[in-house]
Amino acid sequence: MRNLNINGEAGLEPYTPTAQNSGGPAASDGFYSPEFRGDFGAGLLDLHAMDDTELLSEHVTSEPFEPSLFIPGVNKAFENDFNATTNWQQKEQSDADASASLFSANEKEISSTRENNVAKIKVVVCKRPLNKKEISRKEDDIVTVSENALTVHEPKLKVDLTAYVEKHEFCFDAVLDEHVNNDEVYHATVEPIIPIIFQRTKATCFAYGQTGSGKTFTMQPLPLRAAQDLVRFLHQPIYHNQRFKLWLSYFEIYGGKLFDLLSDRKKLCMREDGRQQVCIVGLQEFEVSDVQVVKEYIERGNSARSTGSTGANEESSRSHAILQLVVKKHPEIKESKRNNDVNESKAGKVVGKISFIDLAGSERGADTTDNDRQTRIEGAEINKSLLALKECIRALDNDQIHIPFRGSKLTEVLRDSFVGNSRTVMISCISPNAGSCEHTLNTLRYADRVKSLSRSGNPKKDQTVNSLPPSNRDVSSLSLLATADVEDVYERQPEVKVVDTGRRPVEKDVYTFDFDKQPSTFIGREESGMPSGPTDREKIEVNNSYGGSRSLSVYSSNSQNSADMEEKVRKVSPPRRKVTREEKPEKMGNRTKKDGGGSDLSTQNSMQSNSNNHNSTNDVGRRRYNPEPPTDGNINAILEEEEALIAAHRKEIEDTMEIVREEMKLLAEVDQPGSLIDNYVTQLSFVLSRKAAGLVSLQARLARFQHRLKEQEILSRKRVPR
Ligand SMILES: Nc1ncnc2c1ncn2[C@@H]1O[C@H](COP(=O)(O)OP(=O)(O)OP(=O)(O)O)[C@@H](O)[C@H]1O
Repeated sequence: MRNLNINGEAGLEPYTPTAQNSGGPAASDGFYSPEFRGDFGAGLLDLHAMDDTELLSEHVTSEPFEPSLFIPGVNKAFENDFNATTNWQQKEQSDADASASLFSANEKEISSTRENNVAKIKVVVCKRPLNKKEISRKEDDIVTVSENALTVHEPKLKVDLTAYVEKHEFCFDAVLDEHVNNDEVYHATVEPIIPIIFQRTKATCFAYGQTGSGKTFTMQPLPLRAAQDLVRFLHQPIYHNQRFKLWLSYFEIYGGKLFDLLSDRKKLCMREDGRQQVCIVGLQEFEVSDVQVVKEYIERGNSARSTGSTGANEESSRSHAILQLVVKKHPEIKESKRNNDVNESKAGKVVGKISFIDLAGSERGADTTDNDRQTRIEGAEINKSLLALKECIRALDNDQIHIPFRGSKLTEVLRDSFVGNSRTVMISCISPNAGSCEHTLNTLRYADRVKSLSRSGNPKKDQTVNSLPPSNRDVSSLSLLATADVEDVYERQPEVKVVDTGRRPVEKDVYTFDFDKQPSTFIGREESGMPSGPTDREKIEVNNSYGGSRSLSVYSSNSQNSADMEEKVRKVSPPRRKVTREEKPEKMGNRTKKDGGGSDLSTQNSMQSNSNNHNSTNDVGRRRYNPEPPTDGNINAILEEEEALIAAHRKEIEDTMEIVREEMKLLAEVDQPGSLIDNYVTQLSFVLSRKAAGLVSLQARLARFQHRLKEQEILSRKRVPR
């Protein structure tokens, strides 16, 4: 790792740091058995030993583990995952027991409710702990997590060089702090989706974030967990009798090209068939009927991945790695006719699938300044695909007929995850150190944007579904498929339209806050035109690195001046439930099993209502979709313009800061005895003209971009009438 403190901000921080929030006393490194290290040591997408990026050991406190409300019984098996004495054989036995109880439940009662309750887009933020290097540099942990909200305490300097902290607050579907274990991540992200894979859902789970923020680490255990649950479902007679099978493939997109990670990095071609279905020619799929086999394939694929070094991660993923688990229904064929896996795979009809994407690092600064040309080119390619992905998610959640998946190879490959009955889970990984503040804010803004587009993020919907009796929540959603052939069921899928209660409120509260003089004072609020969410007064628990847990009160009363610290707090939704699990760090990238204060995130999140209207609309769109829409050619241009606009905005802010500095200097000079007022007037006039010119140019750029977006939207509507 060359430079974690990319922005060099830490050195400028005169504010008072406090003890690092490292989670308690160190635990013994030898806590885990060799078997355990073996199981997960070279796990999914992991990047060798932690060397200087290794994180400090943390204390593990023993708390009772709360089983998921979503799959009762299953968690017993999960608990065993992290038991040092557990081996896979034992676990499979317990899995079998768990599934027995799982399917004896009252399945028919809930049926399609489950599908509708799983949010179409879900955004979960994962904060990693400070690593050794950051701690040795005495960098502050500037991210505090409270329930499903988090605050970034950005250290800043005023133009007169006074230090202050700008606070940025965000709310997401879930925010998982550094103490959260793998199970919690799984419960909060993928678990709710698993049953609806059997109802023709194409799901995508991806991790997004700055290089070194923990994407690989976070994504690593998820496919294995998912496979475990899928296999469990498949063992049920209802699916077994219909010859449902699970298939696994694993490939990467590197430099715009596809490589099979399970077939000696064979180069792959992407083709579209007559129905605009994307197929990856030559991609090897393997039938997997037990988790041990899944684990082996994953490890094999990991070792074939492209990694490189970035400014912030020596072992950085320079490719997007995509692991797909596909459930297929197979026609009856005689054993003797089975030539090989590939043929059998082709014979099966896809029922549903889940794709896990470990995206390459999203960092821009380090890649463009610190690294060689190749790394910079990779960075540009990566950014392009990330932008395209964002555009697709935006279109998907707006029910747009035209999904701009041609914006990049990544989105093209994932085309079928953007149409029809799709679900997306975005895991935003953030680094907690002050030096990563800018990147952390970028990641959170991206995530916030994705989330704010999501109507499924409406808290009202959560409440509605949360009122379901627990018994119903616990039952698996299999009944639709229980008695019918899967194809029949597809035809009969009910279309449920949930009334859209409007976008989530986005407000900006601007108030001053002094950690030592509470309460803080509200000094203004900007409404962004969306319905308001937070109430007049809110209390937010802040566990900060500046002195522990604080209650932060926000008054929507008159403004008052206050101390040096200013905050701008962005509120998107009120906090819901807290998930905090103690974690024992593990060398090879797995969060440890720990029990905590009773989170039911999976249930909570699966409680979010959704509109099936999406599905029908998008299906129609897909049927009528023009394979060569003119706007596809423009998508790159739009993405570039968007980037340019954001860059211009940043530049404008920097210029303004510079100008303000000059103004302050002018004021200081003019205040001196004997100063020349003529000089002052001339210089001020010059400075103000620059200021005005900067603003006008930014406004013009903004107007152009707004126009482009509108144009694009109108075109796509015209092309495919709803
Ligand atoms: N929650 C966590 N707990 C403990 N260690 C973590 C955590 N998250 C990340 N790490 C460690 O931080 C380092 C960087 O993580 P990782 O490689 O997952 O980052 P990344 O976001 O995938 O980076 P890149 O985009 O460059 O591939 C690794 O050594 C990893 O083990």
